[in-house]
Amino acid sequence: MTQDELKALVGRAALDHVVPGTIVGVGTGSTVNFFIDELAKIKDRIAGAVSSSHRSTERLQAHGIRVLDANEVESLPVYIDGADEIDQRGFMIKGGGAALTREKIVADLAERFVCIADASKLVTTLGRFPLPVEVIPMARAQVARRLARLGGEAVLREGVVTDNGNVILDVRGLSITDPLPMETEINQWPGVVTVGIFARHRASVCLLGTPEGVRTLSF
Ligand SMILES: O=C[C@H](O)[C@H](O)[C@H](O)COP(=O)(O)O
Repeated sequence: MTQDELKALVGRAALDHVVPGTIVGVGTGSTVNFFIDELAKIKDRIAGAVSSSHRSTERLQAHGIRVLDANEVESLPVYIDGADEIDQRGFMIKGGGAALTREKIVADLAERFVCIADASKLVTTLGRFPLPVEVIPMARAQVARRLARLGGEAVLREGVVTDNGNVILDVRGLSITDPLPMETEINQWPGVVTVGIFARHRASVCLLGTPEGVRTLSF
C-alpha cells in the first residue's frame, strides 16, 4: 500500500469517532484532507466543524460543510488531526504544515483527540522530525539562541508565514525524552507562540494505518 492509501484508510476509519449531531474539530494536513473528504459524505449528520487552518476551512466549505468560529463553541466531543510523529504514550510532534497554534487551540476545546497517521509516524522517541516552533518574527533570533542552549539547531522555515502572521523555526537535534516539561519550558519563552510538542494535548487514541489495516492505539 502507498502512504496515501494508508492515509485514506485512517481518514475513513476516523468517521467512526465522529459523534452524530455534534460539531467536529478538524485538523490540518494531507491525512486530514482524506478525512474531510469522507466527512463530506455524512455532512447532513453533523452540526458543522471548527477548523484549525484556512486550508482546512476552504476544503470543508468546498464540500458544503458549515465551519464555525472557535469562539462560537465551548467544547467539542472530538478533534481529529494528523501528526508528524507520535510515540507510544500518545505524545506528538505537530506543525509540519505550520498549523500548530490553531491545532492546539481546537484540540484544547475537545474532549478527545483522535490522531490519524500512517505507520511511518510512530516513533520510540520524539525528535527525529524537526520540531516546529511558531515564533513572533521579532523574537526569531532570540528564541533560536535559547533553543541552541537546549542542544537544538533552529532553522527558519523559508517563505512560510502562519495563519497568525508569524514564522516557524524548525529545530533539529533535540531528543525529546520528556515531552511535557520541554513543552512547558519552550512555551513560556517570550516570543514563542506555540511549540509543536503536543504533550498536554496528547492523543486519546491513534488510528494507525498499516499494510495489515487500521491499528488502534489507546492512551
Ligand atoms: O501543521 C500541520 C499539522 O500539524 C499536521 O497535522 C501534521 O503536519 C501532519 O500532516 P500530514 O498529515 O500531512 O503528514
